[in-house]
Amino acid sequence: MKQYLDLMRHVKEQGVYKDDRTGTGTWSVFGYQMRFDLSQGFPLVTTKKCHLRSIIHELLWFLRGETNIAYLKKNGVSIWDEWATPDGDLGPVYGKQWRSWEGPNGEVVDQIANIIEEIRANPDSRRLVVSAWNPVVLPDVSMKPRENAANGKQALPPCHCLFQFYVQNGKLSCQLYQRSADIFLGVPFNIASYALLTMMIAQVCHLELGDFVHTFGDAHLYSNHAEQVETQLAREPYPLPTMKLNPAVNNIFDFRFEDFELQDYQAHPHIKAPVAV
Ligand SMILES: Nc1nc(=O)c2c([nH]1)NC[C@@H]1CN(c3ccc(C(=O)N[C@@H](CCC(=O)O)C(=O)O)cc3)CN21
Ligand SMILES: O=c1ccn([C@H]2C[C@H](O)[C@@H](COP(=O)(O)O)O2)c(=O)[nH]1
Repeated sequence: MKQYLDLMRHVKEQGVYKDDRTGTGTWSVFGYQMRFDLSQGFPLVTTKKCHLRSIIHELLWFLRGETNIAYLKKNGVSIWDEWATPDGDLGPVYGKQWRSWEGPNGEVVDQIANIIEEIRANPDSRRLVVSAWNPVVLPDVSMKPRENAANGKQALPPCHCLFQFYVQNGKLSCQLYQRSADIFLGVPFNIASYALLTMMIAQVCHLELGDFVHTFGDAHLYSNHAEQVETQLAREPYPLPTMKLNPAVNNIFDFRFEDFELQDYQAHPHIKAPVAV
């Protein structure tokens, strides 16, 4: 995961200090790109132990179209707790926009089902785009995330907001545009999550693995992660692990937690860090 450490080093060295919504303060760079060849191993950060269980459950939760943290809680995942209402609601976040985007005439669009159909039928298409960015449901900036969720708006606007697939020589690639990126806590999750999603879609579309291209808007290091960043940059990465998907699954919505098996994950110890809310 040299690409990830290069990003971290770049923002540490070139980042400009900038205030942010959470009041924490960040070092920030605008615009950056990483590329991972998914046939060369599963891009899970090795310079700290990452909690893949949370990443898999979060992705399955998006794919189920859910926006209440009940499914996550049931599976012991707490990464969205700070933004949910007491009822566990986050408003119409990723799952809603991916699976049941509401159009102006009451029509409902399943962007994930559509994209898979389109990749199968028309792999050369240049329109294989999924967007979670829906201006109609963006939060009101004068309210807290929980208040927005209670009022039918998104608790947070999507960070990983638009992705596109591309097929060449029977290989599936995916590019993500992430408008805002917490490099220490969020980005290891985002890389692994989109790598998994690409693998799952490749399997159900009978394609080989291409690249995951990760493009950033505001890529930042929070000021209260400085020590953790130093620790991580002093570590040598290990070779990447391998991810095995249950080959019997041929419908994207049939994947279960048990269908994922991570092999040969060698990682440095976990590093704890506070999350900016
Ligand atoms: N400031 C901030 N950073 C984020 O990465 C982030 C948000 N806010 N808000 C919405 C979601 C929630 N995500 C999160 C939230 C917390 C962790 C986190 O605390 N990770 C720890 C513990 C992992 C676990 O409990 O499984 C870690 O060490 O990776 C990661 C991603 C990503 N997003
Ligand atoms: O998947 C995610 C979700 C969120 N983040 C980070 C990026 C920012 O640090 C915060 C969101 O705050 P905004 O003020 O809405 O930008 O969460 C992430 O890195 N990955």
